[in-house]
Amino acid sequence: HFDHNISPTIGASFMTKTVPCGNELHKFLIWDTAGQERFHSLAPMYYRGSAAAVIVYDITKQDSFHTLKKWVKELKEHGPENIVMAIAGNKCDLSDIREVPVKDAKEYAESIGAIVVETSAKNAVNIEELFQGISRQIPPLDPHENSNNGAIKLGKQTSQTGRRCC
Ligand SMILES: Nc1nc2c(ncn2[C@@H]2O[C@H](COP(=O)(O)OP(=O)(O)OP(=O)(O)O)[C@@H](O)[C@H]2O)c(=O)[nH]1
Repeated sequence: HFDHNISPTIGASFMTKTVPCGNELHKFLIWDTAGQERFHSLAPMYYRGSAAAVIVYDITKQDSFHTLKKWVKELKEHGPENIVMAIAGNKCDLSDIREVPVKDAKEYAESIGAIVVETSAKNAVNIEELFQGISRQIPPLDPHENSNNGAIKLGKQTSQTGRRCC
């Protein structure tokens, strides 16, 4: 269900999503952090300890692509060392009024080793593909690692077969 009249995120919101990947089901624990500048200082609480980050821009707003680059820089400087980065160019249903060429996003993503995909939250386009792409890149959890060491984590859960993803 897509709601056109949602209010901006205050602080952050939490959700989970289970993504099929090969013979496994990967459960994502997702923090959706607020985009507004006044909440910027809260972001490290959420990306610290995360396995992946999805950084979203609006393909109809060049400014949002510029802001995305600032987030990438921040994650590179202060985020977890091996964080998987994915860039989502949202609102691809509005490509007739796009300001950010696909080529620019692809070249930039390649330069930073990130996954890139254009999505439409409105029409549910490429959302599954985005999470499957991330699933394929997140290394399996170490079974010997103490998994209770942090509540804020974007990780994946493997099935009992223990087979590697995809
Ligand atoms: N056409 C179109 N509109 C969208 C799409 N995704 C979001 N919107 C609209 O864009 C506006 C902003 O969406 P949000 O989801 O609040 O954006 P946000 O970046 O999460 O904002 P914060 O909550 O402040 O972080 C809303 O009016 C949405 O209805 C999309 O894929 N297509």
